[in-house]
Amino acid sequence: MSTHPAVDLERATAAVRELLVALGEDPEREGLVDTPGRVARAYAEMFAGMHQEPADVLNRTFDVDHDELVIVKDIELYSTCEHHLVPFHGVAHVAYIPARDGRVTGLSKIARLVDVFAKRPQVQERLTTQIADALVTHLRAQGVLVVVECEHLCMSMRGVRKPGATTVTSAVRGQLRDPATRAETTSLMIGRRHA
Ligand SMILES: Nc1nc2c(ncn2[C@@H]2O[C@H](COP(=O)(O)OP(=O)(O)OP(=O)(O)O)[C@@H](O)[C@H]2O)c(=O)[nH]1
Ligand SMILES: [Zn+2]
Repeated sequence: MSTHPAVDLERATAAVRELLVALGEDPEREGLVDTPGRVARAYAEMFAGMHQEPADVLNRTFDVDHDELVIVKDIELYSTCEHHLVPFHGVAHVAYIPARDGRVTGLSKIARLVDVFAKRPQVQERLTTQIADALVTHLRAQGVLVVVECEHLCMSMRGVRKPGATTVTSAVRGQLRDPATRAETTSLMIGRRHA
């Protein structure tokens, strides 16, 4: 279980119980008795990134004297649409050109950074720009390209009901704005996945 002191679990539990009543359910019936507390804890986990700092994730760097492109692609992500509080999920591809001094971060930290921002009430555009901006601010990356591809369950299971529709967003910073570099990076990034 992953919770945080800033999450008022008691209040969230009462709110979920009240929601069940408003929907016409009986929160006392067997099967639902433990649901409000369970949902509260699940939300605390889904929104854990609200209480995490990107700087803490990126504060450990290694001097590998590499100031050329690094790409971590197909980073699976689950986030929550802030309009409907239902999931959107897919992948993030992150490319960056390290700082001039050649210091890089651990590869897993890129995936952790994605989660810091994904585990918040989000829209996909903001998720994408926050990842890019954090790499510039905290890693002093000379260039960044982030591409996020997701399916939004609020568009699949309700509303317009278009399962399979994919939303693609990108954010580009610094040297990767150069059209040729950006094109090359994009082709490396969203090229074929390994079978
Ligand atoms: N730009 C953007 N829109 C999103 C995202 N996630 C959900 N949405 C959209 O947020 C919009 C909210 O529109 P509203 O008209 O206020 O809400 P609604 O009546 O539930 O809309 P429908 O989903 O069309 O039924 C919808 O068009 C969603 O598709 C996102 O990450 N980015
Ligand atoms: Zn939505």
